[in-house]
Amino acid sequence: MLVLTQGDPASIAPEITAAVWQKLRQNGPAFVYVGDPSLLERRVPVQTVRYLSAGADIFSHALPVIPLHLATPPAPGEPDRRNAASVLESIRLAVELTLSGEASAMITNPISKEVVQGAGFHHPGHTGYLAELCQTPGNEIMLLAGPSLKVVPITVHVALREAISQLSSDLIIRTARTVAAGMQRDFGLSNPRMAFAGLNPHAGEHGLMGREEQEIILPALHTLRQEGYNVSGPLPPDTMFTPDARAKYDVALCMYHDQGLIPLKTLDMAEGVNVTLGLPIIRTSPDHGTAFDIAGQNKADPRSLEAAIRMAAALAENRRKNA
Ligand SMILES: NC(=O)C1=CN([C@@H]2O[C@H](COP(=O)(O)OP(=O)(O)OC[C@H]3O[C@@H](n4cnc5c(N)ncnc54)[C@H](O)[C@@H]3O)[C@@H](O)[C@H]2O)C=CC1
Ligand SMILES: NCC(=O)COP(=O)(O)O
Repeated sequence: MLVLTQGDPASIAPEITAAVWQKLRQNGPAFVYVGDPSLLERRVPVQTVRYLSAGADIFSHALPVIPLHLATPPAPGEPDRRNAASVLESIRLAVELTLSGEASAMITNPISKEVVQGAGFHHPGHTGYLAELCQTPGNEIMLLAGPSLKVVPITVHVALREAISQLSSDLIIRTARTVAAGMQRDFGLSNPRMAFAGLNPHAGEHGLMGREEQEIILPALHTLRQEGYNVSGPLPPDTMFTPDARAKYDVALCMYHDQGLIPLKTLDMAEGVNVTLGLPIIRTSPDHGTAFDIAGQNKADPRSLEAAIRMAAALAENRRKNA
């Protein structure tokens, strides 16, 4: 059984959850939602459960819910910090259920970083929080996977200036090792082809336009090659996402968030999935955020959440086979 978190109650999370249940209820994969039932019950039939295992028999006719309670009724599109505690409790409980093995994987609905940070949360997103809850901080890696492309941002939710100062050969090497292990264990790629972006225009053009390629990226790739990894780069970032270039690698490791997420969302927004590697559990998520601007208007596209649920089930099955 899979477990799905509530996400921000004022976001598109309730409507995409209801839409995806309608799509999956006959043939699965089945999931149990951890959140306030009132967010869903005017859209779809809902049945509260105490245990995940009860969800299987219910899923075809009602959306099974482990109930949590909001502090205040949400208005779509108007995030409210008073509900941050229930957003975080849903994530905490889903991690607990997945770590214990009751759930084979967890999927997270989108949250507003600003709302939860305003309520005292000190992580820039789910990824670091999940690592803290799993007691494996420092090993977590964000992978975005779509039908056309897989990308990993090596630096993530920091200002661009800070991203450049965070880059180091050690960070690149550690990230690549975790990516390769995740590709092997969860995606069934025995020796994944990892392509590294340069940081600067033209990948620095031999130092003419920046020295990070020569001083940081190339030494890291040298070490990774010696360890037997299949690596290429640093590649000029402006051409490494063309169809021909993409055919030559399995995953692109990018130096900062938007270098990887712009091509991923341009090519695959509707079906992109965010996967956290380096955790003892499987976690996926849609690639988009809270979309407060369209919340409650039935305009939200549920396909990325559907893809996240399908991918969680597939990764759990791969992990079971590889165990
Ligand atoms: N996994 C997560 O919890 C994520 C959370 N966020 C958070 O979401 C909040 C808003 O971030 P933004 O950068 O504005 O990104 P966003 O993805 O929420 O919205 C960007 C644009 O895409 C549209 N959009 C997003 N999802 C859509 C869908 N399913 N169907 C149709 N249109 C859709 C929105 O309407 C908006 O115009 C921030 O607090 C951010 O931190 C962002 C990404 C992932
Ligand atoms: N840009 C990706 C994103 O914001 C997702 O972050 P997280 O909540 O998965 O850490």
